[in-house]
Amino acid sequence: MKIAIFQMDLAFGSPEENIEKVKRWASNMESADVVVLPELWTTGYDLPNLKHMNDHFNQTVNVLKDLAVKHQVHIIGGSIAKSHQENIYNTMPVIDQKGSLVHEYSKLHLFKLMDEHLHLKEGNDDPSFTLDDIHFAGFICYDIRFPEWIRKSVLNGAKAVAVPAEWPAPRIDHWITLLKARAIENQVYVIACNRVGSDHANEFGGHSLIIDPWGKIIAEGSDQEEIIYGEIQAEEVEEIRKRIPIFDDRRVDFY
Ligand SMILES: O=C(O)CCC(=O)C(=O)O
Repeated sequence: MKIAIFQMDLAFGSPEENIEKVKRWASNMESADVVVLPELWTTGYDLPNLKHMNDHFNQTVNVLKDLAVKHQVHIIGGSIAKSHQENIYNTMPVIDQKGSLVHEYSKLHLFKLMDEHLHLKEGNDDPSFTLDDIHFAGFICYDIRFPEWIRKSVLNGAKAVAVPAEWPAPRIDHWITLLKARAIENQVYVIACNRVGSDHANEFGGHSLIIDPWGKIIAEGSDQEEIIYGEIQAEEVEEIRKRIPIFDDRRVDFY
């Protein structure tokens, strides 16, 4: 499965501009089976204005559905603000190459350091979905600091973990270390898309990553805009799990 990570800079509070960029990049990319976008890629962290964007999620998902069909690609659509019953969620849509919305996951852990709890509601979704027979789990940014949440989805069968993010540059070493650890401890692929550029409060660090189940970095972004390509093979997960059988060796009577 060929992956293309769109490591974009985002125009703050300007969905039209960001959507146009995604359309442009999709037209220019090399062939891929799956495109991965960053967290809140249509708006950036323009959190106070999200409440005025009622149908924004559905409208943007419709654009992604058209793109998926046009380019015959699955899209792990980063995340997009979604209004639902007086609340706003930070929600990842997954669209398959036939243009169907096959999954939604709203960020479970809100990041107080960036005021998410003041504007957003935490989700309560199952992170699992399947693309081309590969069992994925999707998490959003701060979620990766909660290894037990990721382990739970791996115990439920996930072989690859997708992580859209807006991770600030000053903690980029945490980003790389945590993602490598999640790959090694769970023996899964990690596919992580971080934005670049800055807004009034933060500079974002890029370094999007594709990491194999042994913890080896297959592809890594710089701190500039680019598409990062890499390939994952589900059989590799079983291979690594045979070599060091941590899932057989767990002491479930103790933890
Ligand atoms: O955990 C971190 O250091 C960054 C998290 C973050 O930026 C986010 O969840 O949006």
